[in-house]
Amino acid sequence: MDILSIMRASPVMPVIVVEKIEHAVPLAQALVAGGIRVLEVTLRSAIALDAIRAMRAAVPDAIVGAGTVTNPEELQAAVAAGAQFMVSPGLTDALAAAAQATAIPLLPGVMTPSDLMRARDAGFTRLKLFPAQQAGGVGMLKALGGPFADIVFCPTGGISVTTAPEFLSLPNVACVGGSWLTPKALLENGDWAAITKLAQEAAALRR
Ligand SMILES: O=C(O)C(=O)C[C@H](O)[C@H](O)COP(=O)(O)O
Repeated sequence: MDILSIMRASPVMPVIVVEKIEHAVPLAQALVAGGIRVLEVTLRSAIALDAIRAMRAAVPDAIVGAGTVTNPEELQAAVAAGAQFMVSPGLTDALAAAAQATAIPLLPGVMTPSDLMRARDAGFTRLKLFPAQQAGGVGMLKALGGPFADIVFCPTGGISVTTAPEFLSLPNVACVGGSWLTPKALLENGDWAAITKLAQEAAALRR
């Protein structure tokens, strides 16, 4: 799947931190049951790669990606674990080259016009705006839409179910990212039904 199709699959891309391997499969099942199929599992925990492997094996309806991919070593490890796409908070020359050497798409992060121009020069026109709220939020995306009308964004960082609709109404936004679908307390309590509810609410947001 190309990165734009992945971005358009759901209005919200959940940014997931899995600390315990036994949470991986029930969490993915809960999100998919709520209508959210695209899952970004960040490489911020020790078991993240195992979580990606487990979700890929047990939840075929999910599209499982790796997040917080910041260098070629992490990118290669994520590909080996079966990640179907990758997300980075930023972009370096080394990461761009590593991504171009694989068939797995990368959604790189940018925060400024110069970041964006460098990413576009490297061949990336589908970008994560990170941290979105702190970078200027909806106003920033409207401003970037003038000179950079060819760029499609997934703003991430500081977005909630309440603020997501305003982002999603912008023509240069395909989806938003956020961690609010997978609160740590719900994972700890194994409250998968509550996570399915959050997913349903997110899946119903209009674009
Ligand atoms: O880990 C990464 O690669 C990131 O880019 C960070 C995440 O995108 C944000 O942590 C999500 O932001 P919140 O929804 O405000 O929690």
